[in-house]
Amino acid sequence: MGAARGERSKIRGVAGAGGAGSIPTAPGALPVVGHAITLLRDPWSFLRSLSSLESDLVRVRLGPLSMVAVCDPGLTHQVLSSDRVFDKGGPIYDAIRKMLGDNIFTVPHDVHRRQRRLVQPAFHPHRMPGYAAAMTSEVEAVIGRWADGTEIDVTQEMLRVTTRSFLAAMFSDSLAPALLDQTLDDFMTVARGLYRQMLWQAAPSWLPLPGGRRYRDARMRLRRTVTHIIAQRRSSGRQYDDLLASLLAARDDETTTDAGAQLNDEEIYNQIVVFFIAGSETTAGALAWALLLLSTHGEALAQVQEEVDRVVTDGTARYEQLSQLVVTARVLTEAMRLYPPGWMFTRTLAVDTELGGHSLRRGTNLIYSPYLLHHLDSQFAEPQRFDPDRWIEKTPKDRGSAYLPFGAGPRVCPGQGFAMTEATLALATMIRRWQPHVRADQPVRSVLAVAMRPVKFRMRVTARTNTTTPTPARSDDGGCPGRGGRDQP
Ligand code: HEM
Repeated sequence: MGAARGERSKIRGVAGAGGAGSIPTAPGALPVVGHAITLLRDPWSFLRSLSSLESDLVRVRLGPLSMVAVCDPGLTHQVLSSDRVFDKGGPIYDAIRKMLGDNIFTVPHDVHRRQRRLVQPAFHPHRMPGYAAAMTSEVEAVIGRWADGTEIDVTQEMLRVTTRSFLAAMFSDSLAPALLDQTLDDFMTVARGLYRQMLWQAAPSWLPLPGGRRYRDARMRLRRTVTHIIAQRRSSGRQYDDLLASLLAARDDETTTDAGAQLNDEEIYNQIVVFFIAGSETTAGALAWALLLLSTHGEALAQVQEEVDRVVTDGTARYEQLSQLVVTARVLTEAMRLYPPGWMFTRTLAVDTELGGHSLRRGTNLIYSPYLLHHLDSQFAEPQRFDPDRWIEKTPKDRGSAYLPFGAGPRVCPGQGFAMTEATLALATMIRRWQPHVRADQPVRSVLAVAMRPVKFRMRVTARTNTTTPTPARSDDGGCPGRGGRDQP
């Protein structure tokens, strides 16, 4: 980015003069609401338009909030690696904390490291085979219900896969079957409530947060269920090998007080809720986009089918086969480039600082957007094109901060391995067993929510047999069927 950055500094002219006023404002701000309506109406075009301003930083106004969007991978790297300076905080995180309590996702830097040390072991690679076993049986259960030749609601089905897999990996068999559906429903209600409250965050703090009875009941029931399971685990001598066991066993050697060296029940509950919210819709979104892209790109589909027919011999992809599922993984990597489930995040400046030649004041709110970075044509040839082969020569690591579906730095997603394991095994199993068909005229739109995912995306599935020679679906270089839907990239 060096040369390009130099040119941009000249455009700004006053870089380094210490004035936040030298940062250009995105065009199209309306009185009072600023860019909020444009962002809500068509977030993807809006984010792409920011990079076309040829400035590393762009000012954006969302109602009363003035924010600075970081449009350069190098500067994004700087922001994400120094969380002491570019901390979590600001109105969105405050709203999540108000609702979910302190948890690893929202806490500021000064208390984050202890939580991270206590949570990280739950995602250690040596734990993945155990989680993968739970995931594969849930994948089998969900796709085993599909009937030959029928239509499925892809997003709902993927959500079913990821939420059920999450509960199985988190609680093993501690959730009685009768309680499982209710608990799943409660988690979903709480997640939806969180999104509503995030949108509400600009309202005055004395206004009661929206929720409603259903939300409050779900929250109370969920807390009771999880607290009960934790109490049972603490009193029984039985050994478990799940996410909850790992959270209960975690000890932080760097914390000197006995109370702080372990997660207490309240902290464990808060982490579990945030894992569910951070991990379920995101992974479901990645899977839904991957299926959508494969069903409209026959050549890529044929390559994945060739791979899974060769590797997945008994019809269900297993953990031991992951290293051979390279084409499947490339498709997911590319789907998350085009449609990163976590599409925009914020940071707040903890101190006055300098970024890209601009002096920024303490309290300034910054935006970083994986979606924006993933569509920079300086980083990706034909960025709108679905091309899994672009990952043959360059791995995600080689792309540095231009490819950040899981964030980076000390706040990088701890669930990355979990999510990739789950998504790769699920996609391989689905493609091994089912042929996807989508109507070319089906309008597909993404929804503006916690995670970017398609809505109302229906797909017909037909059973594949062991010897099926893949029939490539329509192949073109566009993105989705029905391109041009309002919210579509
Ligand atoms: C495809 C799936 C996923 C995507 C795209 C994704 C994306 C991300 C991103 C971009 C961040 C960084 C946010 C920021 O910089 O503010 C993040 C953080 C986080 N993710 Fe994920 N995630 C996924 C799956 C998961 C799963 C499965 C879990 C847990 C089971 C999880 C738990 C978390 C947590 C706890 C954090 C906060 C980490 C911290 O602040 O230390 N994520 N995720």
